[in-house]
Amino acid sequence: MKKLNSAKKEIIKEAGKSFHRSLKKGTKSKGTEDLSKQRLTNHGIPEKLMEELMNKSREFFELPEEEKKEFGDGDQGPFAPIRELAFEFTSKIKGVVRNLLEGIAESLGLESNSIIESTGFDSGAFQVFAVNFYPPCPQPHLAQGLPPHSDQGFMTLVMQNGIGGLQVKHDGKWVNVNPLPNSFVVVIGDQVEVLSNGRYESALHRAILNNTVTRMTLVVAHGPALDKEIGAAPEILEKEKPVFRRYKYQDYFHFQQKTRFADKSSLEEVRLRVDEQ
Ligand SMILES: O=C(O)CCC(=O)C(=O)O
Ligand SMILES: [Fe+2]
Repeated sequence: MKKLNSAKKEIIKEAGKSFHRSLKKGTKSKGTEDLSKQRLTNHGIPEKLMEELMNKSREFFELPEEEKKEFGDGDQGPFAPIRELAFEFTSKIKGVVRNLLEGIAESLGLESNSIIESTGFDSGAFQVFAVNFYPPCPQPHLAQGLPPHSDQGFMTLVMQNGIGGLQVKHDGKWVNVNPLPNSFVVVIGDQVEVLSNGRYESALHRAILNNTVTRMTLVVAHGPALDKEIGAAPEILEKEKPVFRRYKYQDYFHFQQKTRFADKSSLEEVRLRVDEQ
C-alpha cells in the first residue's frame, strides 16, 4: 500500500512539474509552452504493453484492404485483435489521469478530489481510445494529418511511435512536440480550461505529415460524465468572475462533434462576454 501511495505522489508531482510550473495565483498557465518541453514519464505503464499495442495496431493497418474489410463492427471490429491489450492499457491510463486531475485540483487550491467528484469521473466519465496511422505522404506540405484543434475533454494522453509530427501553437508559432521514449504528451483539453476559469488553457495542436516514414500515435481522451453540469469551481468563483457559462457536458460534446478540428471554436461558444459575467 505504501508503495502505491508513493507512486501516486510521484505521478502527481510529475503533473505538477508538467503543468503548474508557471501557474501562480491569478496568472495564466503556460500550458502550451510546457507541452513542447515536458513529458509524462513516471506513469507506471509497462513499456512492453505500449510497444505491443503499437506493433499489433500497425499489423492491422498494414493488412491488405480486402482483409481489413473483413473486420466488421462491435466484437468483430478492427479492435478485436487488440481488445485485451487495449483494455489493460486504457484502464491503467485512467488511473494516471485520475492522479493528474487530483494534481490539477490541488494546484488550483481545491480539494484534491473535487474535479473527480463534480464531473463523475469514477462513475460515468468517458474515455476514448484511438490509434492514428499516418502513412508517408508524397507532398506533406499540401496535406494535413489533423487540422488545428483543441481536445474537448479534460486531457488526452498521446504516445508517438518515435516519429514526430505533433505540434502545439505557442506564442503564435507552431512548435514541434518531439517524441521521447516511453513517455506521454499530456494535452490539456477544454474542460480543464473551463473548470479552472481559464487559468489553464487548452492546447491548440495539430498533426503534420512527412514523406518518408509511417507515423503512429496511441491517443486516449478523457472527459466528464455526459449528464454533468460543467463550470468553474465554486471556490474559484468566490474570488473572480466566471469566464465561461455553465453547460451540460453532453451539449458541449455534441456541439464539438459537429465542429471538430476547428481551432478552439467550441470553447468560444461558451465564453461569456464581459457584459454577461
Ligand atoms: O496524432 C497526433 O499526434 C495527435 C492526435 C490528436 O491530436 C487527436 O487525436 O486528437
Ligand atoms: Fe487532439
